[in-house]
Amino acid sequence: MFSVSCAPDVVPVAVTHQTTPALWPIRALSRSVTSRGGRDGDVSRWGVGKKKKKKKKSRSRSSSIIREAEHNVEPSCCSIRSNMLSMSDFVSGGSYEQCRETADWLLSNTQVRPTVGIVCGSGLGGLAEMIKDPEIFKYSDIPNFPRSTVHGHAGRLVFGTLKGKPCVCMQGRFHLYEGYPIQKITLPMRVFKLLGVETMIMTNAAGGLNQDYKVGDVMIIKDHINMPGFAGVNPLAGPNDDRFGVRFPCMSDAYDRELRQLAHDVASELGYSHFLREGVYCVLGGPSFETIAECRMLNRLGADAVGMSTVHEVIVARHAGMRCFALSLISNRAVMDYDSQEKANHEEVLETGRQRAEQLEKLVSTVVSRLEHNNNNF
Ligand SMILES: O=P(O)(O)O[C@H]1O[C@H](CO)[C@@H](O)[C@H]1O
Ligand SMILES: Nc1nc2[nH]cnc2c(=O)[nH]1
Repeated sequence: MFSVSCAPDVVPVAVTHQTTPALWPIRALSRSVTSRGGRDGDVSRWGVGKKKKKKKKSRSRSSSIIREAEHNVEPSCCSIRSNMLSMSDFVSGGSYEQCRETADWLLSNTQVRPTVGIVCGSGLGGLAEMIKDPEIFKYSDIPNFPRSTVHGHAGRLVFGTLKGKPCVCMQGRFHLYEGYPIQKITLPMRVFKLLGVETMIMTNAAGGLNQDYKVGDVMIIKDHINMPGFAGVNPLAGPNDDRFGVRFPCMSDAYDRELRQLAHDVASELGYSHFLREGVYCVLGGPSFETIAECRMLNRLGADAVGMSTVHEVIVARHAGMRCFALSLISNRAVMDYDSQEKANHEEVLETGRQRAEQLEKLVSTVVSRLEHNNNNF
């Protein structure tokens, strides 16, 4: 049977790899200072006093915050005033100009002209290793790209061919809980569109809410519940740029019906049907896992699996007219029983990914190979 116990060689989560949301404003502040020429930059827009004496005091305070942030240490000051950042610091990312700049930079650094985009979920980065003649870019080297801060997300963009199909693969994605603005999280989708990508394939690790699901099952996402969206947290909020898509995009066809059928056919041929499911994915903000009451509620609302990603990417990709296909690996069972001793944890999530990786990679790569075959139909 499928076992999810942690292997002895599981690497513990490195605390320094993680950026707490609390630290994000400090990093943004650090970037603001750098982009304005460091200590001599114009700090008036952070709301500090205009008088020279006060300015000096604020500057040195800011510098000390930055120094501490750069060393990944909690700042000694207890609060960072929100008025130290402008609105543009919070909503920046995903503008046409930024995406164009990033796409042009990539196009001038690779010969690959991808038509397929892939996003690897937690612990599922092995998919990128299947890419032939890879050309790899670290996120930190790509203009306007955020950085991966989550263990199990390598933070590399891989160009090459998968089963002869030119593709670009995100080996690591961005999540709301990392502290990035939602437009920044989804910036790669718009960049992919500008690169020429037509089909997006997303994978993720998710908790199984459906009581029939087992750890190790793979769920084709047929629909989603955008829980943050209910509170207005939507990557398309803000001015609409018609160059990407319409103001009110339809989401009832978010997950391409033909690609879902193709995946069922491929899974059947590969003998994977016994662990293939199809269901509804619910996104939450994270990073805390769900309480028992929350899991029960989500299950009653019609969600089969719960996670912290994918939906924002799908919304932006659909807005830009790309077809979407998404898979959830059920990495753990959502706890619904107050007597249960089970506890969701990220190591279990990564371990399940390791155990199902080979089959998931085979499923995705075969679907990609058939895209070519079915190209005329799409
Ligand atoms: O959705 P992906 O990126 O696969 O990651 C999932 O796994 C992490 C929790 O273990 C969360 O980030 C959740 O969203
Ligand atoms: N929110 C959430 N995300 C996950 N990612 C992997 N497992 C889970 C889970 O149980 N809950």
